[in-house]
Amino acid sequence: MQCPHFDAGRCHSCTLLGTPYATQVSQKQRHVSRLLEGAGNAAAPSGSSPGSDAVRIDWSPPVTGPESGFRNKAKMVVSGTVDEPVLGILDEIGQGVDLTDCGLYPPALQATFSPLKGFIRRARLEPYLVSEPERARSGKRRRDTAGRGELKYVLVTISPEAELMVRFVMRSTEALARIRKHLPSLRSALPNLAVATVNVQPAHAAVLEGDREIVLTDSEALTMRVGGIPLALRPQSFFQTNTPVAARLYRQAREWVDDVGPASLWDLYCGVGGFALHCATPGRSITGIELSREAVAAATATANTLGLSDVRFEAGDARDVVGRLATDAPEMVIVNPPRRGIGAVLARALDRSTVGHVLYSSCNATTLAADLAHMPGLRPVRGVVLDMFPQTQHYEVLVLLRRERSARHRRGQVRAVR
Ligand SMILES: C[S@@+](CC[C@H](N)C(=O)[O-])C[C@H]1O[C@@H](n2cnc3c(N)ncnc32)[C@H](O)[C@@H]1O
Repeated sequence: MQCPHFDAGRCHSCTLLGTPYATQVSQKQRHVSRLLEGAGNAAAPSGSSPGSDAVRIDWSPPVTGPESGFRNKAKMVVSGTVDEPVLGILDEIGQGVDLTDCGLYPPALQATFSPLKGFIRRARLEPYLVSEPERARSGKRRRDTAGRGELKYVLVTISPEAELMVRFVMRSTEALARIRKHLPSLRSALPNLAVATVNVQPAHAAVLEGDREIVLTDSEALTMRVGGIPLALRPQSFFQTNTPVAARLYRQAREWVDDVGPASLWDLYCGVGGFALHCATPGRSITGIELSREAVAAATATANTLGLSDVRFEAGDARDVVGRLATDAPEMVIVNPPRRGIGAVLARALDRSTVGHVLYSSCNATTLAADLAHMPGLRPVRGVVLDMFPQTQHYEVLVLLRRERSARHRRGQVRAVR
């Protein structure tokens, strides 16, 4: 992939742009293999021969999707002026860099930016000024305009059916009436607009969005149809960045869960229910747990639409299931935490529990490896790298952990050699 912004040093997001794509993927595979199998070897008793207690994961070939045009969401910082808005990023001196032609966005997402700029002009949405670039460059003191303006970000999500969710992140509600007044013109310019909102983020800080969301359309959820399942995405909920690769992720999870065949399954950090809803089958009771009430409401609505009475979702902290794991553990657990991982407390509770299998989907192999070190009784047996983020060092990895029959024995051995 070629990128004029990368070549000119204006944007540094795609750190692997110069690396051939096949090399990127094999580097990611090597990275996770070393982290997980290396960690396993380190925990194994010294002198053990490969294939005895050393971790050997059966890796499926890496899953890849399109090398460009794969991002389903654009997070555009708004800078410039109300008559000439710039959508993109800010450089190191606070100057706007226009990224509306960024090759990570599919053409249908790129095509929204020009109509959105027109809307910003018509509704007179003054870009928020974080700092004053010229002053920073010249060193001159001038009237302090930093912190002025209203529009901070425009967030655009596109569904597989090319429907759109557009969110205007504003400093206050000052422009709300103008946005409502001009919304019909945005609908005309973007006929696939399904959800439009204003998010209020008053803090002068590098925070993407605030708690308050004002929905301007009848619909408050974008339908992200993945694997035939109409996942409902509400404004503040998480969604996997790369829809085709997310579809492969959920399908792979479903296959491995079916191979195990649990009658009871928990989906921790379930978001809008991607894993849980894909794994639903008659006779399997599934509970999804997620911090975001919005996401839980959306997941519940989808389960109801699909008539899945054995799939339920609860709002709560996944780390609070530790007590339930001791008394009422399911046969299998899926975890898909944020980059920080599940942490030592939940990992140890899973390790001590009677859960037979854990399916861990991670976007950060380093924290995955740290979590696995707290679960010596659950051995990683299968894995697959899914290249959710081409051109960057990031990737998703799905690992199936199976309870070791000789776990206590193995732990004893590890302790004995320390
Ligand atoms: C990587 S996303 C995964 C979402 C979902 N599994 C999916 O496939 O879209 C992580 C999710 O964990 C949620 N989350 C973060 N901390 C949490 C916690 N302590 N307990 C439960 N959910 C949490 C976030 O709101 C987010 O939806």
